[in-house]
Amino acid sequence: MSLGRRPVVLSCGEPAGIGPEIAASAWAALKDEIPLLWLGDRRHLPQGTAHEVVGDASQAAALSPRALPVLAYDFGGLSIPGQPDPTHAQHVIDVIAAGVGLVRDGQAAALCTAPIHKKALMDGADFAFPGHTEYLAALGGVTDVVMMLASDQLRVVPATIHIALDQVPTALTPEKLRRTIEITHAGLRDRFGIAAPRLAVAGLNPHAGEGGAMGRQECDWIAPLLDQMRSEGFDLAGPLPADTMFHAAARARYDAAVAMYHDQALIPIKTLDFDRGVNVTLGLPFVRTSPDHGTAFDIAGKGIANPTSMIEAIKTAYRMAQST
Ligand SMILES: NC(=O)c1ccc[n+]([C@@H]2O[C@H](COP(=O)([O-])OP(=O)(O)OC[C@H]3O[C@@H](n4cnc5c(N)ncnc54)[C@H](O)[C@@H]3O)[C@@H](O)[C@H]2O)c1
Ligand SMILES: N[C@H](C(=O)O)[C@H](O)COP(=O)(O)O
Repeated sequence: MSLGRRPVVLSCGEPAGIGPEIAASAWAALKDEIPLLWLGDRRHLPQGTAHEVVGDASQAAALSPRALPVLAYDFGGLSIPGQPDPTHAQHVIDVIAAGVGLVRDGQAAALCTAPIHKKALMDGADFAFPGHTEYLAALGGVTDVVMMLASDQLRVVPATIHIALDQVPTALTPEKLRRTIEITHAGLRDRFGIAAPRLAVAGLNPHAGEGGAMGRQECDWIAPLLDQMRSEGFDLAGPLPADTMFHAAARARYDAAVAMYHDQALIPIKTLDFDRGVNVTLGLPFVRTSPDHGTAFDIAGKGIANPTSMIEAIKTAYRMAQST
């Protein structure tokens, strides 16, 4: 089968969240454009969703214009919006692994994951990972991956991801920052078609340390590392004060911003472009994207969830898969 006819696999995510409804809406928006294959318990789709169960991924492309193709899993019961069921947790995890399997063995083009509720998976199934990103790295057999959130207005990458703030200064090492920059640079070049990526790197401390007056990491090793990497040919600005590197004129000077921790990176993009942001994992041996929002328990099941980020995530996954 040509790559163009292989589907993008959609993992169901947390059934008590908005994942199933935004998958159904995304299918309605994209059915004539991109073949999809939804993995999950069909009882968790919104009532009235046009869908058909398929036996394998090869049936998805022909069916997709008429109905959402479903590779069916039995989670054991219905789902109540906003109330994650602990007995569903292991199924949610298994569906993600199954989606990875389909992409890795060539039956699907890419994986787009609907949001999971991390704590529900930890409580219900002892999930050992703080997010998809780390789980997918383990499934992909790689140690270093990068979580990029991307939209037309901004791309951001946190060097440390799902860890408590008080662990950041210890987890943030020259090796980690170097690998983050290297993977981001390669991802922009190979997956986003940017021949000579320009990166802006934030400092860790207020005012990027203010010459050592407000923290020493910038003088002690971040600036020397960036100097070294510039001498190796990377186009890097920084370390920059994080508070002034996200306004419009500053954003025009780089292709991606490398931040030091989760919220330093994600607050600007979710503020600027919550509806259209896409989460992309770089450094995996397969393509994976996701919407930039979470399970939204407060609105689940009400039919008001905005599917735009999911639609953008599917389009991005499909486009990235064509470029490999
Ligand atoms: N890719 C993922 O798996 C992913 C991403 C982000 C958050 N999460 C998880 O989701 C859970 C809830 O996180 P949160 O409450 O911080 O963020 P959230 O994105 O779920 O919700 C934040 C606010 O935005 C609203 N919102 C979110 N998506 C929306 C949409 N498509 N349309 C309209 N409104 C929307 C919600 O109703 C809520 O008011 C957490 O467990 C978190 O870890 C998962
Ligand atoms: N850190 C992401 C965010 O806040 O949007 C989100 O939790 C998703 O992470 P994973 O893709 O690793 O689940």
